[in-house]
Amino acid sequence: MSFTRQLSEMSASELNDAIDDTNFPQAHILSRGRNNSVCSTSSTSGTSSLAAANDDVANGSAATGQSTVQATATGTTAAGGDEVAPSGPVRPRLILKSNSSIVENDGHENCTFHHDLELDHKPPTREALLPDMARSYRLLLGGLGENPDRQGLIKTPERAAKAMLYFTKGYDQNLEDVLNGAVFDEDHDEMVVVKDIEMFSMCEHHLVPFYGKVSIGYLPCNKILGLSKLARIVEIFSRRLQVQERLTKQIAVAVTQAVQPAGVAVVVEGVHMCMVMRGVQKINSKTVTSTMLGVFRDDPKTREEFLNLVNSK
Ligand SMILES: Nc1nc2c(ncn2[C@@H]2O[C@H](COP(=O)(O)OP(=O)(O)OP(=O)(O)O)[C@@H](O)[C@H]2O)c(=O)[nH]1
Ligand SMILES: [Zn+2]
Repeated sequence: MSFTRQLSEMSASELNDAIDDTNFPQAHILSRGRNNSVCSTSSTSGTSSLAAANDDVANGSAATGQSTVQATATGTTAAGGDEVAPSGPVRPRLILKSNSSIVENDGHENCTFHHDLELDHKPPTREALLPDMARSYRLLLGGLGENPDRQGLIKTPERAAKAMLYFTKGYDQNLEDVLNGAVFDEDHDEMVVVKDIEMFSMCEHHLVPFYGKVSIGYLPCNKILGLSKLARIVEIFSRRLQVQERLTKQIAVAVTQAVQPAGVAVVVEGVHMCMVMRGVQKINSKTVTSTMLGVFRDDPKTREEFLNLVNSK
């Protein structure tokens, strides 16, 4: 079972619990400390990599089905492995600890879609859902009073089913596959920001699109992520039935999972077609959601620097 499945299953409030700032040791809150801050390189049990975190799950070393975020602050490790006193303040590293029970291997361990939705039937792939989906769209056309057999509509049920499959293709993806090993050791502790990543998602309440842009920042702790992977993480979670709040948090938690940085910031700006084309019909309204973890949450200067970068043209 992948950690990504747990993230995508979590409701917004469960994600809130997972990233509750009570999991961060307040005593270690830092100002930016750019020049003399030291990231932990020691390998205490709390500083597991993505693979190690997943191993924890595979080994069943934890059992509650909840994921928590922890920050650890440890000294640097010399080449020989001995702990040495850090020369400056230690920036706490954000660690996600995966606490999940194991599900039995039923042959569908790679089928994120099945796991996400707890389907009764277990299609080998999501494409196997196409005939049922097409039949549903055909019924829908009939329900609208249309003639599904008229020339223009004959292939519409199948086209619509394929389109919906595409809009929700994130169910087929998981973090580990998408990262594809593109996590690099790098002695870099400056802020990394990728902003204005286009996002298209589907409102889970009305099954109509919401779209907008996502900006992600993180403060590395000796590990950096291939830049395109931030945009790919956005795709994993936006290409599902979503609410914007959960999407925002899932992205932040996934970046934490990937590189255990000192902090992660995510801002999502979305236009919800359910508020534009129907309902209150507010065509100019935008919804802005943010998740700030670690130093972005605790240090106003770091947060401000991120927001300035995001808001600059
Ligand atoms: N918090 C949140 N709400 C959303 C999102 N997408 C859609 N919604 C809201 O989901 C709510 C559903 O409310 P309901 O009263 O059950 O449905 P409704 O009658 O269609 O609501 P109206 O849109 O007000 O007409 C609406 O307020 C939507 O605006 C989202 O991403 N986050
Ligand atoms: Zn909606």
